[in-house]
Amino acid sequence: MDTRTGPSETTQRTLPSSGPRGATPRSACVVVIHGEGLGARADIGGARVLVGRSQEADLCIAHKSVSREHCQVWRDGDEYRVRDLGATNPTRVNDEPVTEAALADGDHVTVGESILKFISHTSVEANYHEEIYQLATRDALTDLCNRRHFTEQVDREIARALRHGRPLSMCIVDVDLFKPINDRYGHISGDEVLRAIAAQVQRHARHGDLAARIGGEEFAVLLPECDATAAHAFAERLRADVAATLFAPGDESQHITVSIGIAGLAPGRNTRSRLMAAADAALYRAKADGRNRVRIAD
Ligand SMILES: Nc1nc2c(ncn2[C@@H]2O[C@H](COP(=O)(O)OP(=O)(O)OP(=O)(O)O)[C@@H](O)[C@H]2O)c(=O)[nH]1
Repeated sequence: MDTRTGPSETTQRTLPSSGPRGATPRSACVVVIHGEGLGARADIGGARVLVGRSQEADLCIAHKSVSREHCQVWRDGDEYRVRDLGATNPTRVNDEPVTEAALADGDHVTVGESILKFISHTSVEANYHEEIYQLATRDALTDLCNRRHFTEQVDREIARALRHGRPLSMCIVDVDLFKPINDRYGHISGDEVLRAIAAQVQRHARHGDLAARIGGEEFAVLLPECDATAAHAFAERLRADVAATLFAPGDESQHITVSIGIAGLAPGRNTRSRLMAAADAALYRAKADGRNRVRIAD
């Protein structure tokens, strides 16, 4: 049973899994081209994009020169506009302080000590920034999110979940007895197995979930709006799917399994490090109990 419900929010929600990959270069966007947050981007779709230091901003720039809610950018008919939200360091467009202004392709929007560039949908430069963003946030082997991007998103989602009193769970997925596969068939075959399992992880993740490769043969999935019971159902489906798959490293058919540890956000477990540590401890129990198992943190 899916126990998740959608949050009701007025600003654009940049869902983790629909971040860089889901965004097409054709949509207008703002990209940080200088200072804190370099490379981060937010697409300007139907909803207003909030830029600020708040973890809940659509484009979060974690620097003291940036106000929690610094400015917002939105589409208004055929044009795009920016409005300062009473920031301590007023928003500037091409170095001029503004209360509200229309944006033209290539305009620079100064937010604290960071500079954003506005790129309209017609700009070929959007493709370049998209490429750079992909390189910075994806794992090259599996195309899942990389560890750095994952941890940033976890911080944001924890802040959001705590603020709105919503559930949030994390699963850590570790391939069982992977070393013998590498040793027997070589690293290239091992990589193919990792790619195949990563694809399964991604397939089972839903819109709004965030799947990442966080270590050699270790994956993580963050499940917003999902308590540990619902996360268990997800993890069990993934575990069973992997266990039922016939892999063929070195052209030898065989079954490979994964162990999964789960932790949900809880009063004493409300930071990234505590959540990850709890999911890790549950994973350790899954391994100790014989592997090919799902365990939930106490
Ligand atoms: N092919 C490949 N192997 C990797 C990569 N990163 C790590 N590994 C290998 O993954 C293996 C992990 O082995 P261990 O941590 O000992 O664990 P395990 O054999 O999976 O056993 P359990 O986790 O206890 O079930 C090591 O052999 C690493 O060399 C990678 O990117 N590609």
